[in-house]
Amino acid sequence: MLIGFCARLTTWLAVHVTTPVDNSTAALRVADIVVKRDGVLIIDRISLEVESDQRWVILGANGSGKTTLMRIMAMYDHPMSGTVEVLGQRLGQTDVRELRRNIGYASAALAAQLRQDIVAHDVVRTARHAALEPWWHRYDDADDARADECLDTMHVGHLSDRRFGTLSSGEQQRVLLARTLMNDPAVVLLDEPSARLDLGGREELVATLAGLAQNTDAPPFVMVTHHVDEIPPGVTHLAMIRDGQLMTAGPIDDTLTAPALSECFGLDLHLDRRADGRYAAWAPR
Ligand SMILES: Nc1ncnc2c1ncn2[C@@H]1O[C@H](COP(=O)(O)OP(=O)(O)OP(=O)(O)O)[C@@H](O)[C@H]1O
Repeated sequence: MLIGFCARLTTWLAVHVTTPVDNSTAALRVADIVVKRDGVLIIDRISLEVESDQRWVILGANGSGKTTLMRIMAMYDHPMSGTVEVLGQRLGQTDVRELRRNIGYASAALAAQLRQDIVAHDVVRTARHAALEPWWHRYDDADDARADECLDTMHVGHLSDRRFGTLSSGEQQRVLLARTLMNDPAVVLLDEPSARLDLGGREELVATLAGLAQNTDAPPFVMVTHHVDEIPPGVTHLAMIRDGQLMTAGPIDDTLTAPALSECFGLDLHLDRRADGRYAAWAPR
């Protein structure tokens, strides 16, 4: 069943998630961004560039600034200084609502912004306009059909009419992932996509993202996680963040090492890469 699901989703992604990206333009570029909240420095001069053929994972301990960085890349927040470009268009110089339509973004922070009694169908459908409520835009039958298709793809089509706040954590996560697919995104940003999923759900997700990572027609993605065993095979690049600063960034084969991981999480860690491309990390006794 897992293999069938993943094969269907990979096929779906190949057909629908193929927004052409200008290969000469980085899909995402942040340069020297600084973020302070209530006088506290959260992001300290981070620069990162994601090319259209790259698939990134961002690792970092709790509170290191990953979600803040993702919200800025998704254009839901502005940095105090520095520049943010998505698909060659700079934040502050172009209509952010139009730009956001090209970005598939899923996060707990976004989920927290959703009204508890919005139905699952509308959570997905409103991604058409990068909105959180259905009231401000018109939707046609094709939008409804696409939203249903995305929900079916994530195996939650039967929950289409359920209020978001009544769904289990895992069901909510699947609805949010369906939302990222709604708009044929040119870039996908996933902030801890496996959070709250059970083991089966997490493994399905890893397989799904591995399919996306290995599909050369698919858009680039950036995924935040705390756990190396959730890194999908096919991910090409890795960034580690510590205390709001970029510790390391580059090809995953060069950057994901036991010493770097130990420094990132502040304890001595062993790292193993399995033959199937999955990783495991643990602290020796
Ligand atoms: N309004 C605020 N005032 C002060 N500090 C804040 C504010 N908002 C966020 N922070 C702090 O910024 C830091 C980075 O938060 P962020 O959510 O980006 O971290 P994270 O790496 O995603 O963490 P986690 O892995 O726990 O989700 C945290 O220490 C958080 O407490």
